[in-house]
Amino acid sequence: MIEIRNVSMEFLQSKRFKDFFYLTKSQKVVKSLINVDLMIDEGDKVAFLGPNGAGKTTLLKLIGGLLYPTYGEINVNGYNTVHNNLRSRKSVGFVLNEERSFYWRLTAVQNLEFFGVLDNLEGDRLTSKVVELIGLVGLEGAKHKKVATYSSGMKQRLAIARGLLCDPKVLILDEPTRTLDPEAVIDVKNLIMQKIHENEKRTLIIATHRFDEAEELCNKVCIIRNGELISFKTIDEIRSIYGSVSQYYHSIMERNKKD
Ligand SMILES: Nc1ncnc2c1ncn2[C@@H]1O[C@H](COP(=O)(O)OP(=O)(O)OP(=O)(O)O)[C@@H](O)[C@H]1O
Repeated sequence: MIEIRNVSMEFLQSKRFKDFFYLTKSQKVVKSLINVDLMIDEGDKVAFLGPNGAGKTTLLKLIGGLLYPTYGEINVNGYNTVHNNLRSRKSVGFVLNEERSFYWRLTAVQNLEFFGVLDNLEGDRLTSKVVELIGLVGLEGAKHKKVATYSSGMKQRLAIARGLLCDPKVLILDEPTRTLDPEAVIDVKNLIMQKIHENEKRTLIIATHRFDEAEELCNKVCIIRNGELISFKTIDEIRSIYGSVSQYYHSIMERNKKD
């Protein structure tokens, strides 16, 4: 269970402007999230949809304990992400859309071993976990190749394997198919559907711009706009009221434009 209670997130951004003859530096407050309230149940598969800059990644990072909220609180499986940060982070696996976070001169196995040690795995447990995950994401044939030689799709598979190293109760994926070609998109989607959905108790949270991804991979959808959570519905409700996720999204965005 993930409880997000009245969460707001503000960033300070430096701003330089020319004031007649002087270059002045000031700071402005960017409100990335405003009073977000949300409950995510164990086993839920939730998609965060919203335009660029809406606050989706910020919310993922707050749930994962990588950022602390400016106001409000978040509890992941009963652990507060600020006061019990280590414990709350232990139950969360993160798949960021950051290919650069791997060591390119190391192989897939070496990368997973390195990150596994950071997750407190060692010895036989680490070795068997790495073998299991390499198999799960279908990288056996390339496991001893340097990551530098990997395609974007293979790196994304490896990123999913890394996110699963600590056997997390909650798996967070930030735009898992953003940089992939159409075939790799299908591959990664299938991987998430077949392998990750197998564990019914695992909660999945995906930030995405793809309606098909939300519809096929998730049972609930949140729409975030300008830092506010403007709608949260189950896929069944969406299908019966709007027909599809795409129609739901456009209808909610249109209604909120008018407000
Ligand atoms: N570290 C930061 N410092 C300052 N501002 C930030 C920081 N991180 C995010 N923001 C700002 O917060 C807002 C929300 O950003 P966020 O990345 O969460 O949006 P997003 O919905 O994930 O966008 P996208 O779909 O483009 O990935 C943006 O205005 C962004 O500039």
